Amino acid sequence: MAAPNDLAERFHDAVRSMTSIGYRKETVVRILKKLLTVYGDNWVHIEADNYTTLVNALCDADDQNPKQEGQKKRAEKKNLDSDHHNKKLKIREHSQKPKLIHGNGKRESAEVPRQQKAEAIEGETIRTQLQKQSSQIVMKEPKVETGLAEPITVGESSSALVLKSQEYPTFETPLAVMCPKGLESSRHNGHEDAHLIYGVQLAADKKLKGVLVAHEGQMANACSSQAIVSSRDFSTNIEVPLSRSAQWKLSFSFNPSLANGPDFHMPDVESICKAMEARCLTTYKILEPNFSFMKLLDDICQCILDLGSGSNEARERSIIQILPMPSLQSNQNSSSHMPLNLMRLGGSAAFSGGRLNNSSNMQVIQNQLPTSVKKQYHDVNDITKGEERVSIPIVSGVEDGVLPPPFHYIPHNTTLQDAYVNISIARIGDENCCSDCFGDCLAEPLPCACATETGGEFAYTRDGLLKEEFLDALISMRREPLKHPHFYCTICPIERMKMEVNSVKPDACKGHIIKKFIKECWRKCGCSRNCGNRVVQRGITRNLQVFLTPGKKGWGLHPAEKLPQGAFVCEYVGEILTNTELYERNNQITGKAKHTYPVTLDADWGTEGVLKDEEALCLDGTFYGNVARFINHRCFDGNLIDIPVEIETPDHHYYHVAFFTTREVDAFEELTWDYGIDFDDVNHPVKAFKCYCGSKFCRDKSRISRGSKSRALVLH
Ligand SMILES: C[S@@+](CC[C@H](N)C(=O)[O-])C[C@H]1O[C@@H](n2cnc3c(N)ncnc32)[C@H](O)[C@@H]1O
Repeated sequence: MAAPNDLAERFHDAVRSMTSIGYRKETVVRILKKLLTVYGDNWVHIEADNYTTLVNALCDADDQNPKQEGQKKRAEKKNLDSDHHNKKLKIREHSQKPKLIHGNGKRESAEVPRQQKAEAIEGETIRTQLQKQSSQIVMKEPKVETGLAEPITVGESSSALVLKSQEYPTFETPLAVMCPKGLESSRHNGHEDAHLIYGVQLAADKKLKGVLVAHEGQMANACSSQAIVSSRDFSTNIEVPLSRSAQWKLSFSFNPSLANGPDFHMPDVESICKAMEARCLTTYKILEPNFSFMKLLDDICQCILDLGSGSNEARERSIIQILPMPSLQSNQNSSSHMPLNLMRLGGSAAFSGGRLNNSSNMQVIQNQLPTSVKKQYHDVNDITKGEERVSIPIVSGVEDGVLPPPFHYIPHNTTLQDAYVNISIARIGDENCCSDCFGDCLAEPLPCACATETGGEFAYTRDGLLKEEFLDALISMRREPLKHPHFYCTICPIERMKMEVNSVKPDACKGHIIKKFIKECWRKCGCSRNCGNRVVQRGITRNLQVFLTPGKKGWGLHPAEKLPQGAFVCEYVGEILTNTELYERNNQITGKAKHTYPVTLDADWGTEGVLKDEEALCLDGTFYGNVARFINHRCFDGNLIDIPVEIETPDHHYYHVAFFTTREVDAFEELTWDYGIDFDDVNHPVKAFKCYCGSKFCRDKSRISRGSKSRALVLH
């Protein structure tokens, strides 16, 4: 828990951030207090992704309850939706520009209709209007290839960058193209002061589209002084001007005369970004999934501008907004279809009724943005977004404008980068499958080879529940661990990490309980998909709901139906990380705290001797995960138990972690499991939270009243 001073500072910072983008202080304070209550003073949720949760709550609460903001607010309501939208986008623009999807190294870009993509590539005419002041980064093309429109150098600075689109906003790095000089005046449409610059997003699949469009489509007028200057021809410079008048530039240049080979061509910016992102991932171990090099550059520029100008005004002017502007096209008599975002750079242009007008502060583009267009991270009717066989709704909090923090819903584990997960049919020996079986293995008179792992008996009943004896044995292991055998690593990966993270001498291995595995039939087996020894791999079948806990634990999960004892509820799904990756992520991304609590896959570390880093794995559902990331911790007597399940790999470095009910669970009773936290381990790299589990066996001494403290130890 942060110190009081730290809390006050964080509160102040949050309020300042929100008021700087136009929210009223009293509204921010009200909503912030509410969120703090909901999240049990856990600032990590609130600060994540540049206060995305707070912005969402502000927007949503405001949308749903405009009365609270009084008469004036109601009068302004017409513009509020786009205003809120802009604010959200400002925040998201900084946190969600081109993302790197781990595992395949591809950028994740927002969906663009194929037609529009094609048109961009073909170079449909893009119309732009120019404006004088700019504080944004845009892309410009200093040279023009033969047969294409003449390039211009930037004369006046521009304050607006608008990407025209029929699509609603996506959240990509803004690029704009520089306007060919000759076309500039003819495109002004009589509004000399209003400068809109169209550009396209940095897309993953093609070349630098903005630049291509500008050339091939006889790019109309667009220019800015704040430009990343890049060339697709033989230029050897990339410049990032850092001031509106372009007197400061971050310049990357290549001197061919000093190079060994004559064949140097300045690569396009997208390639540079991709290469840098890969390098950041591998060399600098930046593991934040949304990391983007363009954002880094953008942040550098922003930082220099802020530090240099020292003024809030400058900061606000340079905030990027992304807005759709569907009507612009017709008003400009253009046949062009900008494929992507309509983007406006803060400053001075407002577009109203197809005409550009000057203004000087927060931009509101009137009549452009339908009130329903509001980027939502979660589908409240189904947080899985159709990834599971059942829909899992968010059933509370929504009415107060509160949603869980954003994450990517994935139904199956996915490796981040270094984890060694070798899934291959060839590795499954005959002793590890039942290739001679047919239909339902549980219907056969004798258990098949897949039951060997569980002592020659299947773990499941014909009803698909865990057998009672098996469940009891596992529950006893968790609740009375000292009564069960442990193994002790020679060099424990967790202790090794503590040493690296905290620079402390590693302790001896604290021991890992030897866990029982369930082994399910799989693809090399002869049985059918409906075989009774395939439960976890079939996924979630129970009706579940995400809800806001009434206490200080944030979001939780409960069933919408009564669950019998031994029922499979869900798997813990997340990114498969090595322990090193996890601890580096903890350090780099979220400081000392974490959104979710990772699960160490240590069930078989004992048989492995000294594990290599890529074999000591864990699951982290913080950024990519399933509903299990909402299940809260309860010391000892949770109604769920986590059980290792072998499915695709006979070795136990990697396995599935499945949750089964330890007893009958009532409909709408919160689901909980024991994370296995050692609340006394102050050196553990994953900082423990203050436990509000409510169990009479709670292990968190900071929470336990002196009287009940000893009760927690009874189970030992
Ligand atoms: C896996 S997440 C569970 C979902 C989480 N409540 C949420 O709102 O997203 C784990 C986090 O929930 C909170 N949490 C879980 N169990 C808790 C408990 N018993 N007491 C207090 N906070 C808890 C902690 O912030 C922890 O880091």
